[in-house]
Amino acid sequence: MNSQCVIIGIAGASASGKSLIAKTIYEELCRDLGTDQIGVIAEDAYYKDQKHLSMDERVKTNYDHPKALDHEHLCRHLKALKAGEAVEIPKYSYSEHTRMDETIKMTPKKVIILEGILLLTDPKLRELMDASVFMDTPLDICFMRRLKRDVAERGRTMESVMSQYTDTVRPMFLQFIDPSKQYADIIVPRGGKNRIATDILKTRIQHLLDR
Ligand SMILES: Nc1ncnc2c1ncn2[C@@H]1O[C@H](COP(=O)(O)OP(=O)(O)O)[C@@H](O)[C@H]1O
Ligand SMILES: O=c1ccn([C@@H]2O[C@H](COP(=O)(O)O)[C@@H](O)[C@H]2O)c(=O)[nH]1
Repeated sequence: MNSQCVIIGIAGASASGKSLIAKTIYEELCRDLGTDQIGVIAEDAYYKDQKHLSMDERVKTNYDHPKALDHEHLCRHLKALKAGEAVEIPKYSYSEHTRMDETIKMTPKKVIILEGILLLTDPKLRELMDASVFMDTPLDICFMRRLKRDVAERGRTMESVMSQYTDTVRPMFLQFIDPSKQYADIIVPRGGKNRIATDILKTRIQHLLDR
């Protein structure tokens, strides 16, 4: 069976507002389509399993380099969902820096919103997307938001957020993420609360569903 499944990819820097815009579109479309028909998948769920590494080693991983992610696994899941099959999405722990034992079942959907920093760097993922978005929030704003969020929600200290940002997050953004903006269909300035961009994306999704 080849079910209708529209996939929208949202990329951009860490803390640029990808999750927020994905959540807003999800909640607003649920009202029209029903909660069963739309799903959000975070690329972060597909960070490679690191249970075989010690905590000291896990902390040293460069989480902003494409090789930290298992895009093959993500591609297989997207293809299965498009083919009308359910998948078991991995659960990732930011505090443990590894995959958790449990998974979350996702049934096939009419719309999947995919969000993650490195999505547009991968041609295999781009090929599966019906439309792509890049959140073009200035990096200083992203840094301030990440600092606040990671200390409040991801079990980090201010010092660890600052050193990780300097050592890997910022350099990898410049090397991989920012250049992938060229592949986006829509570039969204300011962040996850951009109302007009949200409305344009919702309209585009409706249009793709009506094909
Ligand atoms: N336009 C905005 N104004 C204020 N805070 C925002 C805005 N967009 C996002 N945030 C906040 O910034 C943090 C990072 O946003 P998030 O959507 O999690 O980013 P990402 O998914 O890109 O890492 C969150 O705490 C979020 O609530
Ligand atoms: O174990 C981990 C895994 C990821 N990270 C950081 O997360 C961000 C991506 O998530 P966003 O929600 O887009 O911010 C990435 O920049 C990694 O540095 C981590 O610190 N530890």
